Amino acid sequence: MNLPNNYNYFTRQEWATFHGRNQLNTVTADELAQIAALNDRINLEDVQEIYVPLRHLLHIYLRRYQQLVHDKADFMDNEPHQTPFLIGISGSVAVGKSTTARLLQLLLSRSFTDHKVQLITTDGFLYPNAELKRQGLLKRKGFPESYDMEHLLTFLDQVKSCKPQIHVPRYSHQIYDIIPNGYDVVDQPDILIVEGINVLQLPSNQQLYVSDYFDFSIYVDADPDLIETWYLDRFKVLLDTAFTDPDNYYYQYAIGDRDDALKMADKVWREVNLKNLDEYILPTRNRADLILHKTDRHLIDTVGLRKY
Ligand SMILES: Nc1ncnc2c1ncn2[C@@H]1O[C@H](COP(=O)(O)OP(=O)(O)OP(=O)(O)O)[C@@H](O)[C@H]1O
Ligand SMILES: CC(C)(CO)[C@@H](O)C(=O)NCCC(=O)O
Repeated sequence: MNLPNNYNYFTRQEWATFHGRNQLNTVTADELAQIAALNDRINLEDVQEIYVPLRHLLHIYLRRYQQLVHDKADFMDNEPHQTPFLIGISGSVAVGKSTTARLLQLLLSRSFTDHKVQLITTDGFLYPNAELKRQGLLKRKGFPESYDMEHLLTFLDQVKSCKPQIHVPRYSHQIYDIIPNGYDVVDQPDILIVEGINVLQLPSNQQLYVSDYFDFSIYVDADPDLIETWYLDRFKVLLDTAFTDPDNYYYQYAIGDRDDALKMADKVWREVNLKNLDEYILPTRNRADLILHKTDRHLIDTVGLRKY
């Protein structure tokens, strides 16, 4: 493991003791049931030992953030008004970002009942396939140029300005494209979780970075060989659920030779997603406030908390 040195690293056992002394330090049976329904393969020990301390840490950041918003308004002699707290979750394709994001959304909304916690993925800001094709970018899906970064920055700006009813386009893994006329609505949340390979990336102009908008950021990390197996496992699940549905992108592979389909997926992993990880995603890791490092079966073994 070659991790950046501007972090304090904790073993799972050490991290598990950082849950604080208040009412937030356990998960209820009801929460565990909801989490199991979310993804029945999640290791429930991770929830108690990793996510409960993380929730405690997020509470500290949130309190400090809200105090600062208040004090700054006071400084300018303004009335303080609500500004959403943004959490970014980054990492490779198929490392488990969306599962982590949904787990956090569930835990945060259950413990901060007076807070509205919403979640979106930056996949919705990919250009539609037709546009990617027009620009010759179909094989570059996920790379910086395949996203409408201006749109993403405008969206983040609108969220921070508390604009009501913001429409966000939706991406579907099943049709492998942006859903025509489909969208999510972000409506003045107190906390917004934004999950995507590019949340710690790239200026679209010289002045603003996507990462500037985040008040706390998490990088989900793992050995690329492991992520490759998770990518292929997910591909198999997509195949197994596709062959009754001719509209599904994976239908063509589901009804064909399985070994050929798996070879094709492995090639896509190496030539697209692994390349993207090496060139554009991994280099952003040391901007994250927190690194969650996973081993076999998605188990988190090390947590890094940025020192500076
Ligand atoms: N904690 C976990 N325990 C068990 N399986 C998991 C866990 N997290 C993710 N997975 C599995 O790993 C695969 C990838 O996870 P997920 O879809 O969340 O990744 P992602 O990083 O959001 O991917 P993408 O960038 O392609 O959207 C899925 O099959 C998911 O079910
Ligand atoms: C949509 C992204 C970019 C990120 O979630 C990814 O899942 C993807 O589709 N990558 C392109 C190569 C592939 O088909 O896996």
